[in-house]
Amino acid sequence: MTTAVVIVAAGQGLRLGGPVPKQYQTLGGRAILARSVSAALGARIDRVLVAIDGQARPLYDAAMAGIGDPRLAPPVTGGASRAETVCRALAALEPEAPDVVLVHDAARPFAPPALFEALAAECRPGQGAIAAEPVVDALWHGAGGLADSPRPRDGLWRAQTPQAFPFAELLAAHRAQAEADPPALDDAEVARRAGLAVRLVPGPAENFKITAPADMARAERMLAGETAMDIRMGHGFDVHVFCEGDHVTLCGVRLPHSHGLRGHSDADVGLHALADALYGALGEGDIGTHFPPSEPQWKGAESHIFLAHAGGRVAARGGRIANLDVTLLCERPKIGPHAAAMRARIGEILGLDAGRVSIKATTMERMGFVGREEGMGAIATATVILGGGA
Ligand SMILES: Nc1ccn([C@@H]2O[C@H](COP(=O)(O)OP(=O)(O)OP(=O)(O)O)[C@@H](O)[C@H]2O)c(=O)n1
Ligand SMILES: C[C@](O)(CO)[C@H](O)COP(=O)(O)O
Repeated sequence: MTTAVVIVAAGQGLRLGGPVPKQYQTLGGRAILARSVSAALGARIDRVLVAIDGQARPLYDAAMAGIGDPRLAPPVTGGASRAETVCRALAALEPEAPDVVLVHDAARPFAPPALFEALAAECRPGQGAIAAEPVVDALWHGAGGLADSPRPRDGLWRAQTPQAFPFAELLAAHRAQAEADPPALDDAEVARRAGLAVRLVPGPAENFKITAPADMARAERMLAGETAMDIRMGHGFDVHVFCEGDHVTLCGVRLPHSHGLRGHSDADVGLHALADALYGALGEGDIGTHFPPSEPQWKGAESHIFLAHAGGRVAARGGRIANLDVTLLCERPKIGPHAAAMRARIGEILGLDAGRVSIKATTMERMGFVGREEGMGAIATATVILGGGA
């Protein structure tokens, strides 16, 4: 199956305003049109063709300067309405006659490449598919700035692009409706008028159309969030040796046991590994860096102090913890019955939803120091988000 994408970019962008039409304005340092074209080229597509206003050729050339993909065809000139622009672009593709064509607004720079592929896969003779969002708000008809009467929203969808169709059928439909007045708003309307079925495929909210100044501001915020968000991973590992005693403290929970765990503090291997994972994510050393074993005041200390300190460092860096994952290594005691209490306790220490904490355990199949019950260990990972509105 061969697939082409038509990107309609012949509009004037009057509602947005600005010195040049919106598709040539920059978002995060790149022309909106370049972003839309790159989204299409990111998909498994054979050809991408952009329809522009003939007067805008220098703006087009400047916007496409960094894109050297051979699948990008020279641009064609669009028309006075969106429908006319699509029709002209389809006519230009007629010699190579792809099986499927997707029409996409230049003004939607955040369409995921996978969406192009998902829509193309829904096309078959007599059927196309469009990206769309179900309407979730109450709908009102208004007049003179006053709400007049509510409208049912059941079954209503807001159309996005891309919109995908069997190429020959969409071209024939557009040609048959070339004189339609008013012209169709989108290709789904053209296709439905011609009797094609149109599947509705959910598109993401981020795939919004830049129409008014508020949309431009929203797009800038989205890009700022993406570039500034700093996602960190850290891991921690700890072991302690068993000694005489009648309990162990694991992940902040005291469990009766035939032995205790020896350590400078309360020897909670789970919390130690977790604290080290958090320090690791921040690049701030480990527990020993912050609580040196040489300092007597930490002797016998309860380990929630260490974990709370590590959590405090995340907050001090303006970050937040996305999730924590601990695996305890021991033959005994059984951890499963206590995992929920451990998750709750860690959540309490860090002010974190227990749903972001995972506790697992494994034996070592009687091998090694854990298998011989000489001691136990813990491995932990932490994901921390710094910046990007963390
Ligand atoms: N004659 C036209 C009109 C619109 N479009 C394209 O269709 C898409 C969606 O249209 P819209 O958001 O309405 O863009 P404009 O027509 O440029 O905006 P405005 O109505 O504010 O002038 C845009 O990528 C636009 O460039 C087009 O190719 N040819
Ligand atoms: C095709 C479209 O993007 C679907 O939502 C939309 O109809 C185009 O915008 P316009 O303002 O109607 O030109």
